[in-house]
Amino acid sequence: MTSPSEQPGVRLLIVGPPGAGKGTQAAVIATTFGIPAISTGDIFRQNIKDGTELGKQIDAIVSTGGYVPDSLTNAIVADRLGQADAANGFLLDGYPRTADQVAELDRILAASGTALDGVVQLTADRDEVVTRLLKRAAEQGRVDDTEEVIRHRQDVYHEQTEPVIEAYRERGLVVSVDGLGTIDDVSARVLDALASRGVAVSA
Ligand SMILES: Nc1ncnc2c1ncn2[C@@H]1O[C@H](COP(=O)(O)OP(=O)(O)O)[C@@H](O)[C@H]1O
Ligand SMILES: [Mg+2]
Repeated sequence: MTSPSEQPGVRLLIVGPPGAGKGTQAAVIATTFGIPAISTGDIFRQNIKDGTELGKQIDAIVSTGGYVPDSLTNAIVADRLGQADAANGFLLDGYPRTADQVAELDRILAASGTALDGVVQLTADRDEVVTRLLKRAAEQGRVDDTEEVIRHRQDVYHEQTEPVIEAYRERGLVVSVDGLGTIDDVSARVLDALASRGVAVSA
């Protein structure tokens, strides 16, 4: 695989609105490149489930679809990226979501002499994703998957995270992929788009 940074491995972000299918595609990308998929949402939900100190602090925020404060989120990600399995690449799902988080990720990458290889943007129609998320709610019972909370998450995403994607687009890192279709269709598009940027598993 190719990488613009001096270090081996592939470093990617996956971004897109709530319900675009980031978690599903993150798993495919991570397996393909042999890197860990790191989801801040999953880490937060696990802490809430386990009743940790962090979990207690963030429960009400996550349940209502707001963003966890940058200070807490940045500390969690810095710690996770410092673990051994992330040294040779990673895929971040759900981070960075704010300008402050972008700055923190820049700092972490600079400190390790690494750089991002690409940002996969999954696009999805607002109403389509509401349908998907309500279906997931019925199957998995995520507390933040009620229609009201979903609409709020979409608004927060629009206000805080769309500018983050534009910042990465200006850096020339973003590949946009249509998130509509079957999981396999979307995966094929994602891997093609990455390959077109020179991010591919070497034969
Ligand atoms: N980078 C982040 N900054 C702040 N809050 C976050 C971040 N990542 C996750 N969260 C919190 O966890 C919730 C669920 O995140 P996630 O599972 O990534 O949602 P989705 O993939 O459905 O958009 C968010 O609504 C937010 O409360
Ligand atoms: Mg997710």
